[in-house]
Amino acid sequence: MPLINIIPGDKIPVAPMNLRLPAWRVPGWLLVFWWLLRGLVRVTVLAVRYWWLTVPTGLALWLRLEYGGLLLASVALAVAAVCLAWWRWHPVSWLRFGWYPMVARVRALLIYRVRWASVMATCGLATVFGGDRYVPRLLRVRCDRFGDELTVRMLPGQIPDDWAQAAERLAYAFRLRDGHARSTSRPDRVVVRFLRRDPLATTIDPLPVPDVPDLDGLALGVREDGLPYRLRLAGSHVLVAGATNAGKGSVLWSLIRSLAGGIRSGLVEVWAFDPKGGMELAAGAPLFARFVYDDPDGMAGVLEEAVKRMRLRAARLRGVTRQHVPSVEDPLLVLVVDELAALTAYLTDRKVRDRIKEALGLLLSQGRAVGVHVIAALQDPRKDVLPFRDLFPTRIGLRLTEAEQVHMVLGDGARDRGALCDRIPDSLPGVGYVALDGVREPARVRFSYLTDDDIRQLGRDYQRHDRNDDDQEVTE
Ligand SMILES: Nc1ncnc2c1ncn2[C@@H]1O[C@H](COP(=O)(O)OP(=O)(O)OP(=O)(O)O)[C@@H](O)[C@H]1O
Repeated sequence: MPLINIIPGDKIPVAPMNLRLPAWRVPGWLLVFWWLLRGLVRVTVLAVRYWWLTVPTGLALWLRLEYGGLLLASVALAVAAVCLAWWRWHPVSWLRFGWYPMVARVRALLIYRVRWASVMATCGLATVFGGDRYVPRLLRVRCDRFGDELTVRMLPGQIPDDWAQAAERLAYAFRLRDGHARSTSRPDRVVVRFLRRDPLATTIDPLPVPDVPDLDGLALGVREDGLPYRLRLAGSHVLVAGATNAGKGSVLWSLIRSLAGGIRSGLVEVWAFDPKGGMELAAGAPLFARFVYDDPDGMAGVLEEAVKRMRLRAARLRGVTRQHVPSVEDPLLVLVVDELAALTAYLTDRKVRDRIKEALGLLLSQGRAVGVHVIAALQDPRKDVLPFRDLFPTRIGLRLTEAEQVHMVLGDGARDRGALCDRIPDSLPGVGYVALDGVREPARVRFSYLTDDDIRQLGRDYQRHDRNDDDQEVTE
């Protein structure tokens, strides 16, 4: 076997070498000396690797032997007091630089390293080459409040998707419940995150409303890593898919709330369509320039009006700019549709349905550059229900009933990369998977939740700048 064929993983010999070598006469003392030397080197390597165990133990032993147990107890007490004081004085830095690094080392040693080779083999991540078994190398373990993050050097031939598929099995093998894998900037590495506690288990309160909405990053909720989830609306349309009670309303309301500053100042105009009788969106009616519900013919008319507005704007901007910039005279137009399938699939009046489909098709294909955006919620993402799915660049998958629906909403392979929308429990409404800019793997997020009172308050605080009760157009 040529020497250059080397796998950069940990080599686990399958069986002791079974070779017949020519007989050599080795003196007994030389053998003993060799074994001792090897043992000494191994112990030294281990002592250096686990210095955080050996140094304090060595110090404790030395203190005990040199100065007696009383001094040892006093030093231990002093160390404990320093840690306690640090925790009381600045808990954040204590947790970050003191406690969690310590927990990480202990968990790495007692949980991950001890079972690593066997878990890799049973989860199908080890390989055999030239008669030897190789397992990926565990490089680092980091812990935080919610889970453990393992940086691993993959074996040649593995990609982060292999780890994403095995992540749940790995989590269970280490006696945890939830695991995801993500790629890193280095192509030979993958980061596997195991959750001990779900950071998205609690409801997210409504987020602060910026005076001027940042269309490149509207804050709508929280990601698993604790950072805010920001959605880019500029140049996009948004599709939200989720089963009944998955929390589609919370996504729509989080979005409307993030735009509320612009609604009040006139930079943003929201037209709301609520085919389910106005139940979902009615509480925020003062925010909407148009609010249509129940009447399909009326909705078709308003959508056609939006098309007209879009075409006029496109004609005006042609040759002037390639991207519309919202202003009070020419505001961003956001069409919010709750339950899109009620307009595109379940309507019995074919003529009206065709008008709606035509208008929606035009808005979705031509609206982005001229500042006309569609935000639509949907329960059933099947192709025959929504023919325009591919025209939504931004898609959000909340709880879905079947695994195939994940591919329909988030695209092929999204589920293999970790978007387990069909596994989101009923107890976590408002939790879903989204794609993040520049990140291959979908991220799990939770959207903020607005109660009816919050929505009414939002309507009072941020009602349209030009609104008086007479001019609001409501179509029933
Ligand atoms: N982000 C959230 N955080 C916490 N609880 C939520 C969240 N979103 C929704 N809920 C809870 O789930 C319930 C259902 O939410 P919502 O009406 O938004 O679901 P939906 O997907 O729109 O359902 P449907 O399709 O039946 O209209 C809400 O009454 C609320 O109690």
